[in-house]
Amino acid sequence: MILNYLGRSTRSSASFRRLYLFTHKRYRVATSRRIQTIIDQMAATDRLNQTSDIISHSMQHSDSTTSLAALEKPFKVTVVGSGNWGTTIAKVIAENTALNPQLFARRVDMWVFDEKIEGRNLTEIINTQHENVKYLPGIELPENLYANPDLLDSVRDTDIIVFNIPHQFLSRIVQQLKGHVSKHVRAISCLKGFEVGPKGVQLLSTYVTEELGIQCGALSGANLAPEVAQEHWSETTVAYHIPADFRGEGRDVDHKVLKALFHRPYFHVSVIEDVAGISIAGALKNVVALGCGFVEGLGWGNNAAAAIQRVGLGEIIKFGRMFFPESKVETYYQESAGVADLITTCSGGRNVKVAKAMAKTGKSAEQCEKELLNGQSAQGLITCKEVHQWLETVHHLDDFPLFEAVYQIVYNNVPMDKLPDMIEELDLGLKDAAQ
Ligand SMILES: NC(=O)C1=CN([C@@H]2O[C@H](COP(=O)(O)OP(=O)(O)OC[C@H]3O[C@@H](n4cnc5c(N)ncnc54)[C@H](O)[C@@H]3O)[C@@H](O)[C@H]2O)C=CC1
Ligand SMILES: O=C(CO)COP(=O)(O)O
Repeated sequence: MILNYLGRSTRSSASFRRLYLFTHKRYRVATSRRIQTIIDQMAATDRLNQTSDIISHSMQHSDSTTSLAALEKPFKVTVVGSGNWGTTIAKVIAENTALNPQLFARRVDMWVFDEKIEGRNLTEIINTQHENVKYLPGIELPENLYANPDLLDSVRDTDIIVFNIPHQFLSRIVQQLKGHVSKHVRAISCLKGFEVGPKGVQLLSTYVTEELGIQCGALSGANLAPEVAQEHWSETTVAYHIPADFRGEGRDVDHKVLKALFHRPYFHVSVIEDVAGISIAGALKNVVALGCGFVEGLGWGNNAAAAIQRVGLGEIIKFGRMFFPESKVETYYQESAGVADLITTCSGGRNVKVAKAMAKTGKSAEQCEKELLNGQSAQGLITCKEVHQWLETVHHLDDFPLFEAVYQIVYNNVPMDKLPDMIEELDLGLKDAAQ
């Protein structure tokens, strides 16, 4: 049945989806690697409906060696970063480049901030054991994923850079890349945070574009890395503006190429234009998650956590409308990068974990992060400070009482049980913000 289906490439996406669901369910237990391969090919075939004829052709025949007239050369992809999410996204990408050799170069370089693990370099461990034993233990990585300790070598001749590091390290890395990246390179930022500096509050994608002179979009969603790495189904949002110097289909990155790069049967991608909306939501939900962790750690239960999320969503939308008017309100509730990410992070993310531990033990944020996360980062701790700095500069602290309360708890030891009062005292103006 599956083979018959594969022979008929003109079927609609809808019927493919029904068949895919049926076969995936029915054969899940009994499937061997062969069947899994076929299912992956079917998923690749699904993308045919969303790509141009030429690119579709390449993906349909992803295991053939036929070259394509319009695709000058396959896109080379580099992932900059190898933490919990960095390694997970590199796995997703390497699976897709192996499936689509006409569209993408098979080898994916992943830049690793190298470190010693029991006397061995982490890069060497990844390249021989195909596992990131420190940041993504227990997950087998594709063999075409190459851990590279040399940042400049990792981006040599690359076409697409996927940034995926804790955001506090971005500026240092971007400064090292300056002068080594062609203006035709395209980028996607998977980071969640802001750049706050002399230019005010900036999206990280804007920072990359301004510093490196390359077009940069974003990927953000309800994506706890361990779940994606285990191939449990989730959704995500990719946002990208086609630049003015777009070189044409088959020669440059567009929405179809990005979908082919990130979409997997277990990782469903929606591609939109609203880079600002998904980036703001991704950055600020980490601050809200800290608030959630505090009330959970205090033992106040689900009602309190829901209240924090409600207020938090309002402040996220208000922040977007006030400082990034190009962002769209519907992104916050329609896309995975919006309220879905807020919910998943507040349920099981690292920020909530650290904040809960702060409430339960009375230890500092820094200490809890160090003890619980084994080198990973709770990005809300830095983001709440950056947001405070920015709001203080523009005299808007009073408009964002939850963000400010989280900052005061983390950095000035304000008691957590004061949170409800700190939020209640001020009029949020949510009705205005949502209109
Ligand atoms: N982990 C997750 O579930 C998700 C994370 N994100 C976002 O993705 C971004 C990256 O997060 P993760 O990959 O989880 O990182 P992580 O939190 O696992 O951080 C560890 C990484 O930071 C690197 N690092 C440590 N010191 C460094 C330095 N001085 N310079 C450069 N790198 C250094 C480590 O080598 C390691 O690769 C963050 O902005 C995060 O908010 C987004 C979605 C899901
Ligand atoms: O961004 C995330 C989920 O989408 C991960 O959140 P944490 O960094 O809090 O684990």
